[in-house]
Amino acid sequence: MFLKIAAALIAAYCSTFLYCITRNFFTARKTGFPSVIVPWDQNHFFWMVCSVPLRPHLQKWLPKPVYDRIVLTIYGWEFHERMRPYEEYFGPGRNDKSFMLVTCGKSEFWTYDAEITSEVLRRPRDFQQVDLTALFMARFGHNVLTSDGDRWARQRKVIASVINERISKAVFDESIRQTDGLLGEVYRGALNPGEAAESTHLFDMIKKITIHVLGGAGMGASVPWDDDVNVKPKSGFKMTYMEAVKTVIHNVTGPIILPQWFLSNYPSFLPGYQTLNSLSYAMQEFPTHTMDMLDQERQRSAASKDGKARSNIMSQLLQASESPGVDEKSKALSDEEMMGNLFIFTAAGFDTTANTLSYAVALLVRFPQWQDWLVEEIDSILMTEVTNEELEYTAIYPRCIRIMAFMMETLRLYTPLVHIPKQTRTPQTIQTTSGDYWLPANTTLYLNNVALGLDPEVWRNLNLSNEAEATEDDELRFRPTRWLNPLGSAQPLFSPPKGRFLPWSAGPRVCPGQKMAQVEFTAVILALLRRNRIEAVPLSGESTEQVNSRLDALMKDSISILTLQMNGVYDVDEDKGLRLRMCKRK
Ligand code: HEM
Repeated sequence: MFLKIAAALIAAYCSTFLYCITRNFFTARKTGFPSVIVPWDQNHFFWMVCSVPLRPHLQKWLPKPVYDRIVLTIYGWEFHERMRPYEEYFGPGRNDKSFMLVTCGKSEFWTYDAEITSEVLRRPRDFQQVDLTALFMARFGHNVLTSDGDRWARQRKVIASVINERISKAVFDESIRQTDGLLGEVYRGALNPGEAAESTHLFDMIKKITIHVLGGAGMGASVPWDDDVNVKPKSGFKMTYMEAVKTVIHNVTGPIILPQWFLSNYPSFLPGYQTLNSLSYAMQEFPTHTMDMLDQERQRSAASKDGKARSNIMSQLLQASESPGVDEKSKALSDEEMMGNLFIFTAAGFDTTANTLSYAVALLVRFPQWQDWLVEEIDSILMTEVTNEELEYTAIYPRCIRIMAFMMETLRLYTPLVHIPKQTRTPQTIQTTSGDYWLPANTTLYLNNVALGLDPEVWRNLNLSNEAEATEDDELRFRPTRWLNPLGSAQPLFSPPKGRFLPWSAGPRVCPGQKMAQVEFTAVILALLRRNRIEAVPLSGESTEQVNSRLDALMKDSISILTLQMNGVYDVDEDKGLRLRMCKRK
């Protein structure tokens, strides 16, 4: 009897899979796009949690044709597989840039077709945020990233008015100040003053710069570099504001979805207790700290003679959402939205910017010739002997063209968000020059940022200074000069055609922090290279070629958690990780 019931349950379970894959197969045929069949449920909770760490093992154990299909259901496959699925599954000469993934789970659509990406991003009401975004990112309240429709439009109006040039200047100044702090800490580790210094913690320090910049320019809570070890929590608190932020952000991709009662009561003898216990305090204290800071900001602005808000995101947000206006109701943010948005600025701006800077540093040491190229520009801009503190944003930032080319090239090959996910709630039609396509309701769309960055139609041999350098795989090379238009062009930097380069997304929901990230990147690279060189320390007996292979392997061994990041560079023991050397160049 028991066996019969078990067999019936298994049969019922399998027939659901069979039903889903058959339904998805016929729906995919109606869309007009080619399809790839993978008889697997990519949305199964267990698979979503385990598949990413298991990926290298599955690659080793499974027969290649099986792995090649199943990998398409593993989060972040785009970075590892690059163009392979597009080249392999649709036959030579087809040039298909989109496909339906037919699985036993939800209907999925993947694309790097520029006409489709720009159409999808142009219509945020038809192609909405995926449910998972709210699950992880709305923990402290709904915000601009997790909302759709009118609620999103209202919040976006406030956010757009807040991130302005005053914020950019504050970001520039804070980034220079924090990078000086980093240099001070690195050189304090030198055996003799003025000599080269080595560290395996440079990447952690970069993260620290990013979080401190968000604290200073974002929340008006400027923290001197060394203060995180000196400052104690306020009375009644277990953590400082910065500690609470760091803890929450560190857990934003996983345990943050656990309910507070579970975090508070997690038994101390079980593994993971330390992490969950400090997350529990951080989850309680982050909103209280933020409310305190908001109150202080309100008092400051009430006391200020000219009524002007200070130059940080919190004060600007407060002013924009609370200033009386004709249209007050539609303009104001609720308290919940204010908290949610203050959180999302940190969550969205931290990992993305920190990882972009970390790849940039790895690329600087992998390709010293590009370091020389950047230094040439920096020296030509900063000819006079001013201190880093005196560097002036408005005079310097617009002239850092090579640094911006360097950032764009870093983002082209190591985009923090490997895809932009959207979903349809009702059936949608997409019109393109090659015909109309139809997508059913409840389809998840993935706009493939990795494939967009490697599309040979756009990037191969772009802006070569010497035609003889042309190669058949130029798009795979790190070559920042591809971003520099020929001398005499109207714009110094290449502007990619619509829908073809989306590290910051595009359309009405384009990242509002783009300029902030660009300014921070520029200031950090400027302050780092102005008087210093960075290089990788060879292991004993290692040749330059071997060091380069090690660096290539490190960047290849990336993993997409919240955003794309190199494995084994953060929080490493002193004898592990990537040892870097800084030396004074003047
Ligand atoms: C290199 C750095 C960054 C990259 C690559 C990046 C990328 C992106 C992308 C792709 C989106 C769209 C996500 C989606 O539609 O699901 C986005 C949205 C957003 N980003 Fe960024 N971002 C960066 C830095 C920042 C910074 C510094 C901030 C603010 C401090 C920020 C705040 C936001 C916000 C609030 C949204 C939601 C916008 C909306 O939905 O209307 N980002 N970002």
